[in-house]
Amino acid sequence: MASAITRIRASQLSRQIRHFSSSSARYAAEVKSLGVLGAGQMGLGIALVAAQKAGVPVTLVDSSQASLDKGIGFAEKLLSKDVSKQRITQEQADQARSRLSPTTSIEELSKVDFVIEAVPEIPQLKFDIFAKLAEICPKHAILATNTSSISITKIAAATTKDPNDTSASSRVVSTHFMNPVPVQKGVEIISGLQTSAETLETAVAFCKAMGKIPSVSADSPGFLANRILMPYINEAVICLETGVGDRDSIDAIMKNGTNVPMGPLQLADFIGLDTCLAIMKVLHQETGDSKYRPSVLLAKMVDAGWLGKKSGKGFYDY
Ligand SMILES: NC(=O)c1ccc[n+]([C@@H]2O[C@H](COP(=O)([O-])OP(=O)(O)OC[C@H]3O[C@@H](n4cnc5c(N)ncnc54)[C@H](O)[C@@H]3O)[C@@H](O)[C@H]2O)c1
Repeated sequence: MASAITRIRASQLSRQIRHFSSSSARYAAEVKSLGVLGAGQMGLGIALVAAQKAGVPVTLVDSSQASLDKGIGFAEKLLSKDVSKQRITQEQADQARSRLSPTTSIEELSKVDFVIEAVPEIPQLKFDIFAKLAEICPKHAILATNTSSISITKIAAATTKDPNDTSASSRVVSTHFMNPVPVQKGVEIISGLQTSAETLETAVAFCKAMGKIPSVSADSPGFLANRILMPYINEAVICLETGVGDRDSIDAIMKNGTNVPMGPLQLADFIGLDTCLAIMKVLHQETGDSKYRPSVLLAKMVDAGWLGKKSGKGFYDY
């Protein structure tokens, strides 16, 4: 039953996205300012691309001043690199930098038209933040999340104590950007049960204004990208653990046989083995389908603290 509803909803969404092209310029034009919450790996990239490509002022909020300083320093470095490679002029870099306003005060989001939340993947943290955003943001503002795996319907429900009052929950949507944001063109736009058609259209239009190529999907565990990618990575780890092939053979056949820039084990190291395991657990628990059982070796590597590139050791040494 649940999967039938998901299928109907996905086909409705794909019909909607075809209709969007005519109205997307109108909806994008309605977003005159952006707020980004969380200046980490993803939030910083989203803020910088919005300032550069969509040309809107961006209020960048983080609870940590150190994260803001690090993020802004990194943005300046990326802009200088673009100037030195003659991808943009110094004037364009200065304009983009001047559109970024870092702050530790979430109240600064009281005037923005569109917010994208990119704080850590902790459900209660996101629920609390969306309750707060519903309170402080303008009543027309779109409230978007960059979550990798948390249900959009649950995040939207956190904006109100009365489920029948959808004045805030209908403005909640997911804009799931891919890492690294300045490089990857794809973005998944996911509607919760409460999300209105207008919210979805505005999110699609704004992501296009950022130079991205949106794909629309239903609120289902893993959405589209991770529903497809994570079982692929997990299967590669199972092939290693059961001796079907060694590390180099597994990565080489996928890299050289399917024209991807890196094999699944190397990609898992780049994503983070803890992140891969967490997403597999969500797929497994929320669907109850044994085909999503996380590999034993993947769980053991996380137990050992071998998380991939970020910890210095994963399937490869860094
Ligand atoms: N890293 C990826 O490859 C990737 C890809 C797609 C989606 N995501 C999702 O994007 C989100 C952010 O991931 P990330 O990798 O950028 O995390 P990160 O740890 O790099 O950054 C999170 C930032 O949020 C800040 N923060 C924490 N609590 C806060 C609060 N209460 N208010 C304001 N700021 C707060 C932290 O100081 C930090 O700077 C997560 O939901 C993640 O699942 C990550």
